Amino acid sequence: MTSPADDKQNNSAPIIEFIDAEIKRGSQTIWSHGNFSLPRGSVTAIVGTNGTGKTTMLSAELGILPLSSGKLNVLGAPAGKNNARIGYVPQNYTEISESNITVFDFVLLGISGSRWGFMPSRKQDREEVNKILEFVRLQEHSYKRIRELSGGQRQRAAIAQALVNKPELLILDEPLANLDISSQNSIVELLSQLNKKMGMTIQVVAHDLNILLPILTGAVYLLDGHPHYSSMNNMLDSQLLTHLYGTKVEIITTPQGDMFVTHNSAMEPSSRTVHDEHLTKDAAQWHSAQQAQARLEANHHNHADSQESQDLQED
Ligand SMILES: Nc1ncnc2c1ncn2[C@@H]1O[C@H](COP(=O)(O)OP(=O)(O)OP(=O)(O)O)[C@@H](O)[C@H]1O
Repeated sequence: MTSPADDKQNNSAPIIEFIDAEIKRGSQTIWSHGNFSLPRGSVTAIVGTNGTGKTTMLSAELGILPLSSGKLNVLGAPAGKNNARIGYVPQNYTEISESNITVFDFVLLGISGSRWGFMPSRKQDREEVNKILEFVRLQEHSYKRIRELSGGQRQRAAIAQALVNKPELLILDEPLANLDISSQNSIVELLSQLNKKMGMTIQVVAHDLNILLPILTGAVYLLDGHPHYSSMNNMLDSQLLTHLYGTKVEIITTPQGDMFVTHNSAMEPSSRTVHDEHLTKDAAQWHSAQQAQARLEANHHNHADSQESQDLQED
């Protein structure tokens, strides 16, 4: 039994913690120097251009891919130990999964699929599946085949499957890809309810931030071979986003206070995609060189300041 004090302490502990984390695939360093943590109850986007290692990051969090150095704790233990408390929705999952199965059985697999051997489903499990199907508004499609659903409905079925074990952390890999705006909105509304009503922490890989902006509390951005965490206010910086996406990005605020991230191709900088063309190793070196330069300049300023105060004292 944990005491209320323990619970309070656990609740304030970060849900995910990267400590000087680095990951390789084969001999290729995908990203390194990951030092950040995500608070419990947050909704975080993972952003970065293609191939920067967003899916790799999720695999590391699930303990599927080990770090090459550093540490990664998830729900207070090394990655992989607490997977039963995590709901995971992989990229294009319902496309690659068995589409002949009924929606009900597909969601039930989220429970029975994690048990050893064949077991008939239990009444409490079937009741739980019905509850979740109602929550994701698929109850009237329960006995349809997955292949008979629209893309948006399939994505909701995949989310339902990830929810049946009542996870504390829900991780989704590009759940909005290839969906029309109305289906995207219904997924975002679902995530908002899970976060606000059930206190679930959510991490979502996304290419387009706009639709998620109303619910995001922060973002992990993969830039120049390093993952960084930023609160949403700091993330919405046109210079940072232009550098991140390798194309001119602007932030627009409407008179009502709504924010939009826009891409203006007419204002494309000549350096477009320059970072995408670098190997991760080169980008990391470039980033380190920038940091070293910034440190040199800071030292120079400090030195100049102390020289100035020494001169003043001598005067
Ligand atoms: N199974 C694998 N074996 C070796 N390298 C891989 C494997 N899967 C991905 N990679 C490499 O790891 C790097 C990161 O891939 P990852 O899929 O994590 O990127 P991503 O940011 O999720 O990309 P996207 O936005 O295109 O989905 C890429 O350079 C990719 O080529």
